[in-house]
Amino acid sequence: MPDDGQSALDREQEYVSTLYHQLDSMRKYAATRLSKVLLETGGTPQARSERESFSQLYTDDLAKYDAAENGLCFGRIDMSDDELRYVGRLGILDEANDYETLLLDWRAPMARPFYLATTAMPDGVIRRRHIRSRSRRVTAVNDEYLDLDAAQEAGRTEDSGGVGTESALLAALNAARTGHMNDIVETIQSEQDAIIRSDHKSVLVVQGGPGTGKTAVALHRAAYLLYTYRQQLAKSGVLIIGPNATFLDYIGQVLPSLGETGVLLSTIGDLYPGVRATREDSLRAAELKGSLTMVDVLKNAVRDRQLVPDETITLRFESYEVSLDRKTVTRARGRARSSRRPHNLARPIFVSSVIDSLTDQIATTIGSNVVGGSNLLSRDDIADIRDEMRSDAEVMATIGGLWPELSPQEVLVDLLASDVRLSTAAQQFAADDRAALLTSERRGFTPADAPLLDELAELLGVDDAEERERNQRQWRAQIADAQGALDILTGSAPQDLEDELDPEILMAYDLIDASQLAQRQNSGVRLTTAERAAGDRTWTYGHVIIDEAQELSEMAWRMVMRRIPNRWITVVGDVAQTGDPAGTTSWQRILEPYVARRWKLAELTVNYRTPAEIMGIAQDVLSAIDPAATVPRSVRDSGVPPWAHSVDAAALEPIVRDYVAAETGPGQTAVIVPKELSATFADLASDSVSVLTVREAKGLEFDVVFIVEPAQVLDESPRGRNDLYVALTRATQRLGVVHSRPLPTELAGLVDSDRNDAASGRSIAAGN
Ligand SMILES: Nc1ncnc2c1ncn2[C@@H]1O[C@H](COP(=O)(O)OP(=O)(O)OP(=O)(O)O)[C@@H](O)[C@H]1O
Repeated sequence: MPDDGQSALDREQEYVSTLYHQLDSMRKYAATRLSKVLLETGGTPQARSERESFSQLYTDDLAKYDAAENGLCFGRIDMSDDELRYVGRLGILDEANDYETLLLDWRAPMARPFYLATTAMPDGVIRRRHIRSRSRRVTAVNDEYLDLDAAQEAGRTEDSGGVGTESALLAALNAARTGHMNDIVETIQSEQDAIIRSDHKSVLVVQGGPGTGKTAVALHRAAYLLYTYRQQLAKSGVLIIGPNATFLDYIGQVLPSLGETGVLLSTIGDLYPGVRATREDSLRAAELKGSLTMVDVLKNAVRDRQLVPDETITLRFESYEVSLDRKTVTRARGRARSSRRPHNLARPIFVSSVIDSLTDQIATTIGSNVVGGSNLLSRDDIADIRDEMRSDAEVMATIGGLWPELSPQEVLVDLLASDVRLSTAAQQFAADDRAALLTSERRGFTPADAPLLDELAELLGVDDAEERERNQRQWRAQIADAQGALDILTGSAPQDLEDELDPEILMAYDLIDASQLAQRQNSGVRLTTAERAAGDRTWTYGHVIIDEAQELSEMAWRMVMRRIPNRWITVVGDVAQTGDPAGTTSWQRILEPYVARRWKLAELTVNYRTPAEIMGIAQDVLSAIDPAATVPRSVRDSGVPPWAHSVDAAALEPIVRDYVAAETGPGQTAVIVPKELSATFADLASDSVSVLTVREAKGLEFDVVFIVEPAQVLDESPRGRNDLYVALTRATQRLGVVHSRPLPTELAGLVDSDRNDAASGRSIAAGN
């Protein structure tokens, strides 16, 4: 299609309008179908369940169309064979025109050259065009020639017509932040694309410095995998783990904006069903709780609940006395333990063994043959005694107390609230450490408790024999009902059909049997995969993505690995940013127990967030952490050097307030403070200002960042330098440091600011 006199902008507007027209028709079709399905009532169980599937399908379609409304089409590639490919947020086919592709989903293989083609390797692309739009109006087009000669030959070098000179990437990077992360489908870079579309089916570790797009890549990978392996992943689901609730909120809109809603986002603290982390541990307690030693501590804690009485217990059973002595209980305990079943599942073995011993005692008393010879009671008599004993509340309560049925919550709470329990179960820890674990609080859990509860759930097991029996009874009844429904259908089949015509006409009962029908009715309780997964501790996901993975403790890794036995995991993080003392500084060390060396490393090397001036300072801090490490290369500079302002202790607070008040432009400001000062500045928070500790700021970004009292940030944690590194790398435009204590030597490169009035502070902050 050679270009005519029309400007590129006008032509793209015309094309994009056609696409929106198609989108509107698709939306209208889905909306009409949906309302029709919703209006239908009654019918067979099969018809009902089909209706539900359709209503879900149309609802999902509508959500997908809404998500694609903004920036529906953002690019085009002109191929050397004259083919034009438009790339956008979803695929659109022209039904009226032999299903010709009008728009390619960005995840489709045919769209890939849009992201990968370079002048060195054009991959058949002669021109790449970025199309920018606001609402449905095309505002700019931006061309890149990958093969200029071929483009000229094909008449594809027209003036793109009123385009901003800034590339699509720089425009995205320089835009003021909104407080929520945006998707990057329009400008995915080739090293990122390779990770997003990696077909590696085991653990893929994405290591990259701050701002290299790890989070963005992780989210786009989730969308890509759901698109490519839809069948497989729709049922099992995808789990994304992030460091804290603020972070999940920050990234929460990205997947819906890509039309994907079936992903579960969770922190480690909230991954154990039914428990929300509401308290915080001291750094030391979190470190201890995260260490592998806890596996043994918890084992001990469970064993300590399997009791042997100090003295013989005498029990009354009907008119007899029986005694429960240490030997009997020890033997029963030995049997139950050697079954190697989890505590609650081994419990029936313990109880049976004790009951057998007590039954023997009674049988010996009442059945003894005074003239010698064998016991006078028959096997049936003895079985009766055993059954009666099992229904004796007092006997059962006493036996049960020695090997109680336990929940993870009660074992953990009891352990952490008791000096005595800790000193027997956690002998591996020094007395100081045990004291750090001890808490008087019996309500609420901390994030580090969730992996412990999960571990305990494994050690305890759930005795669900009764529930299973109940479910099976219910299932059998459901099948019987379904069979009834099918029988009615069979009975009401037209009787006047000629026999030989029958095979031509398929009836419901030809297609489905009772168990399939019952299954469909079962799935009538419409929970999304993500909702079902969230409520089920033993759910295994199809894929798991862990962001800020360096923060996970060894215990947290165990919990996550239980949820992904196929080990298809994307691990995303930066071992130089580890702030949690229980976190990791080596991917190999943490992954070895699960996949040995079978994991693949992918690295991201370009920083899209932080300007070069700020990364210069971050480099000094990183060198102090690891002299061999280098920060990722920044794609842009801001022209504003980061600064430090030294003030008297008394002036610290008012000056910080002045700086923040002077930030009146668009975008987001963060005040990153040592934990101890959070309360002092908390009231500064507003829609455009966040007051955060480093831990809370992890993974986030802001146009302007003020760091308050960095020396204290350093002091507050054994990983203080890593924290400082994280704090420094949050800004997309400007950074200032306000301090009353001496500036840490790592920050000596900051430009000194001795001006201390708010107005001049602003002029420095704005770089004037
Ligand atoms: N290809 C891209 N196009 C546009 N923006 C991008 C691109 N890659 C990354 N960005 C932007 O760069 C910023 C940093 O990305 P992201 O938060 O994913 O980095 P990160 O590696 O997770 O950082 P950190 O380790 O500090 O948490 C985000 O605003 C992201 O949208």
